[in-house]
Amino acid sequence: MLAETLAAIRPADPRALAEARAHQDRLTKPRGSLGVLEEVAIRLAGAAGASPPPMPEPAALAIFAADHGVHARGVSPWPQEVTVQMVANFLAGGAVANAFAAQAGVTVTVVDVGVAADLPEAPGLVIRKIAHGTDDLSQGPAMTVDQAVRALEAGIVVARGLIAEGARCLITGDMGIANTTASAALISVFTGKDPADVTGRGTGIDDAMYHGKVDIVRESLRVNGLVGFIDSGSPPSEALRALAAVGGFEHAALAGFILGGAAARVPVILDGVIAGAAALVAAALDPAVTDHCVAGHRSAEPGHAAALTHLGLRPLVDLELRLGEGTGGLLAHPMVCAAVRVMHDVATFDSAGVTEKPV
Ligand SMILES: O=C(O)c1ccc[n+]([C@@H]2O[C@H](COP(=O)([O-])O)[C@@H](O)[C@H]2O)c1
Ligand SMILES: Cc1cc2nc[nH]c2cc1C
Repeated sequence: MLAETLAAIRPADPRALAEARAHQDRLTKPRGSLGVLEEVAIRLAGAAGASPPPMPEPAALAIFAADHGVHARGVSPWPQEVTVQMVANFLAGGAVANAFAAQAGVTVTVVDVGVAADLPEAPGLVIRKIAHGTDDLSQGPAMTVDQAVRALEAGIVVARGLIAEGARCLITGDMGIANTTASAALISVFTGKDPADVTGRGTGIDDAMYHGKVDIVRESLRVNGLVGFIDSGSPPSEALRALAAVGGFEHAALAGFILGGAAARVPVILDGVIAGAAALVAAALDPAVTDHCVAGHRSAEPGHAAALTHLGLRPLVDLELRLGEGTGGLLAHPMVCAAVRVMHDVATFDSAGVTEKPV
């Protein structure tokens, strides 16, 4: 399924890009006056292979939840049980992601890809558990390559299912206590940046815990033979090995979710640092995937900016958020819709009889 998904991904269509650019310039506004929103609309046209691109709604948020063996090393101030407790909160509609999703008119699906506890079946919950949490990435591989591929495929299945139900935009979400440690390790591996430059304070840690966290990220790269950098030019097997070594099940599933959206030409709005790390994995498997992604926001985690720079993506929202769950992606969704709606609704100089500025 992974190979088939990768084979279906196409880069941005140059003709749709050119048409969208020309159309933007015919609309009744000074050229370029919608700034980055013009780029977003053009980007979605390239991704869809059509100008104007289809409206990116309805949108669906998928929150991939999993636990992390590295939690035992004291990298997060929160107990691991908060992962399963927050899954229950999402299903009950009580989390920030639920409030933002309600505001934006977005559906919420929660996917258990590796929570350490067993969850009862519930409406809105998809159970695709690979294992009860990963192994400790600072002692050896967090998961096997086979598990990484199964988690990737779980993400592809969720993307396909949401699209089959009518979603025309996917939004990434995550929940996993300690997952900013795995994110930092992945970002270090895929950008070549030093662990000290891409490790952040996650949910909020003091200086002592922070220094320990940087050391653990560094150790994870050494123990797993990942010092040196994995680029989109490297073979996919290298990217999968790195993902399995230092990733989480939610990172793997998110990479699959992003690939699944791209393969169906449905745009994917990326949330924060966990999504950024997953997008690096997806881009190492197929660089064309980034043409189908919009960076919803820039998180306060330093690794997120590094990931976005490496991917060549510009974040739409920059509000020092560091929550995850998909919250930054949800805030960006109405902006992406507005950018595309301009392409559908706004009159041209010709049709409205407005005088164009002489060139
Ligand atoms: O999205 C982000 O950029 C982000 C930044 C910091 C923390 N988080 C969330 O906080 C949790 C991980 O934080 P930590 O400190 O336990 O590694 C996890 O559930 C993430 O969704 C998310
Ligand atoms: C309460 C809480 C909510 C979260 N949502 C995403 N990560 C989280 C981490 C904590 C600790």
